[in-house]
Amino acid sequence: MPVSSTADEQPADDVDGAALPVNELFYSLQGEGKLTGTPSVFVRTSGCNLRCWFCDSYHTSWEPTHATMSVDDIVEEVQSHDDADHVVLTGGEPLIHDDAVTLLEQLDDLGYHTTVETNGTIHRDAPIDLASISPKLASSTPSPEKDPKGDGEWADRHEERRIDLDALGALVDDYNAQLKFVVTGPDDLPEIESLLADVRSTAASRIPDSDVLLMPEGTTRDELDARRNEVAELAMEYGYRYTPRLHVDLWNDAPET
Ligand SMILES: C[S@@+](CC[C@H](N)C(=O)[O-])C[C@H]1O[C@@H](n2cnc3c(N)ncnc32)[C@H](O)[C@@H]1O
Ligand SMILES: Nc1nc2[nH]cc(C(=O)O)c2c(=O)[nH]1
Ligand code: SF4
Ligand SMILES: [Mg+2]
Repeated sequence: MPVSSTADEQPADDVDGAALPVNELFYSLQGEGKLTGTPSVFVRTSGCNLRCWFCDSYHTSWEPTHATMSVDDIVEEVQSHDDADHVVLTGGEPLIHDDAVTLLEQLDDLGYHTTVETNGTIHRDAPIDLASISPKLASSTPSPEKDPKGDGEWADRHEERRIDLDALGALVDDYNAQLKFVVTGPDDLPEIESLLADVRSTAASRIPDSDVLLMPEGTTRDELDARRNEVAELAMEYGYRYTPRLHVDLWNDAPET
């Protein structure tokens, strides 16, 4: 996928009609969550309203790059992967873009199963078969010591924006959902428990522990080797589900995987 210009929270603007800033579009196996192992086409939009220090998609958040693609062209490229019937819309934060809804509607009309990978701060009405929600914990905040780019300039904005209980409750109520937490260590668990209690009291629908997934933080095999067992044991201790990062196990940190 060629990249040409920058996108932060701006809509795509140089193509007529419905369009999105696309950072990459590729065919792979779903590497995370309940559908792990499912052949899927990934559409990765650029631009995010948060700045996790560990973001594994740096060129959609900290230094966003994209090519603007019409929704029609995106759909055509999705369809070129003949064997896929699952599409994963991710980012960046895909739901910052109005035309994410247009894309999801067209994919749904064509019979695709749609997963949206979202940080859970934005709710939109769209045909989403699986809302894969990854609420961001305090351990994601880019403090000056952890900032991959600057000196903590994003920390306050990230902290203010990272949890929106109304958006989380609406996503859980409106869609088949999974809550997928990036876990850096045992200190994250009290916050997960308390956030889950808050979402459970906000949402009308029941959230079983089997829809709560713990995913080890790490963008490389070496980082996951160092963390996955501890996170797996936390999943057993708390009764939540563990999810691997299968694409990292298979392909390490290669792009378009
Ligand atoms: C790049 S994000 C894009 C979607 C959305 N912005 C979000 O954060 O959910 C895709 C997935 O990767 C996860 N992720 C990002 N960086 C990670 C890391 N260093 N280790 C583990 N998971 C990570 C996110 O939590 C999310 O589940
Ligand atoms: N294979 C693969 N599976 C994924 N599941 C969620 C991903 C994402 O970046 O949102 C992702 C990804 O980047 N690659
Ligand atoms: S919310 Fe998602 S895309 Fe945005 S910075 Fe965090 S991990 Fe990256
Ligand atoms: Mg990814």
